[in-house]
Amino acid sequence: MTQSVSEELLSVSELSVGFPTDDGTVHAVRNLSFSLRRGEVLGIVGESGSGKSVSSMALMGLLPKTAKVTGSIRFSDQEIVGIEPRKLEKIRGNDIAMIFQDPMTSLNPVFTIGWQLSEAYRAHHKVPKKVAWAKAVEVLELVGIPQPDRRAKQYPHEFSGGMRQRVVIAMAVINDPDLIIADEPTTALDVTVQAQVLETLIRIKDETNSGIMLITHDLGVVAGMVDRVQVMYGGTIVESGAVDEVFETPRMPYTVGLLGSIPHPDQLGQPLTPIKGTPPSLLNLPTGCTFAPRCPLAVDECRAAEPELLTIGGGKHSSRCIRSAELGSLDEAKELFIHEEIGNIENPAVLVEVDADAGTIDTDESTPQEEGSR
Ligand SMILES: Nc1ncnc2c1ncn2[C@@H]1O[C@H](COP(=O)(O)OP(=O)(O)OP(=O)(O)O)[C@@H](O)[C@H]1O
Repeated sequence: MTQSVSEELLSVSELSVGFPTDDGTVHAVRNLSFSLRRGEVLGIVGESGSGKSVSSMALMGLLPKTAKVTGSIRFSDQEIVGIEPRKLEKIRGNDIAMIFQDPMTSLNPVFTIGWQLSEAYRAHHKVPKKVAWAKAVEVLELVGIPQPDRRAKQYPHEFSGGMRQRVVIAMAVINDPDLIIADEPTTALDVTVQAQVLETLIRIKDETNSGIMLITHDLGVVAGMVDRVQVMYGGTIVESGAVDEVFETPRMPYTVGLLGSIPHPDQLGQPLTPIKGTPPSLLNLPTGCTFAPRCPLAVDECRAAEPELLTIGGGKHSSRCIRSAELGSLDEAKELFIHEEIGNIENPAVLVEVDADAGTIDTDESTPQEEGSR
């Protein structure tokens, strides 16, 4: 870790991923361009099927062989697209680590936690088993597992859900990766434990100066956790920018819809602003804006050609909407939606309360919730 905080870690340029099928090509990811710096947390949000996971799998080189990948993924000055599998294996788990939603996909039930962590370390470091075991205990302590010496000798089933996800984080960070990709890392956990696990992830990021890509369909998780947010729809980015700016003045009706489905504490009792309809088929994308069929503000021009992702006001906020300037503040934009009497959302993107202090939640290890389920 000799590089500076602001150094660019990852640069994705015009990345597209297609899956040929009997019915045609599934355009899972289309012309994706973004970058991530050290020390930065980038949130990627969007409904199911918007291409969040496929794009992260592309970064890890974990796509099936049938996938047609074009464009460029530069990670620490190395091109990932088309890289030799042997070279990629070295990067994966060492420089880039991934945390999945279900801890049991990353943990083997028949081996102790300490053994699994040690082996993950030994896969990238030629050290004696004793040294690797000591490293395993150290990293368990780092992620906030009490009595790490004793816990290292236990099996995954002896840990609560939250503690298990901390172990998965330990597994991801044991080789001190530069980039951590967390795909729905806390979806299976209840809200309090979610906040504790996310707080652990952010603390480790601060300590190691790594970058985090946090993939989620939950805007409540993104609030207070990420620096920048990127909203995906129909396989591509439809809005991106600093999280506060995107939340306060979203410039894409789809984002307004996502934000509208979060009940805010001082808006209880008021109607939500959900999005009617379903995401587009990635086999047969509409000609124009992919959100136009669901958008209350769509006009003929929206259906003629897909808008480009354009920056707004010369800043880093960008949106793929020709009517972005008309949206006003979030409240004004929601008003526009409410007046259009949008029906119920079919894929509820978010139905949790945004807790602006979520990142600072007390992480006392002895909370009855976690202890009780051990
Ligand atoms: N191997 C594959 N063959 C064909 N289509 C695929 C394959 N893998 C993914 N897809 C399609 O690519 C699209 C994007 O999927 P992806 O998993 O990236 O969405 P997502 O936004 O991560 O959704 P979720 O939140 O449900 O994981 C989906 O339509 C999916 O069906």
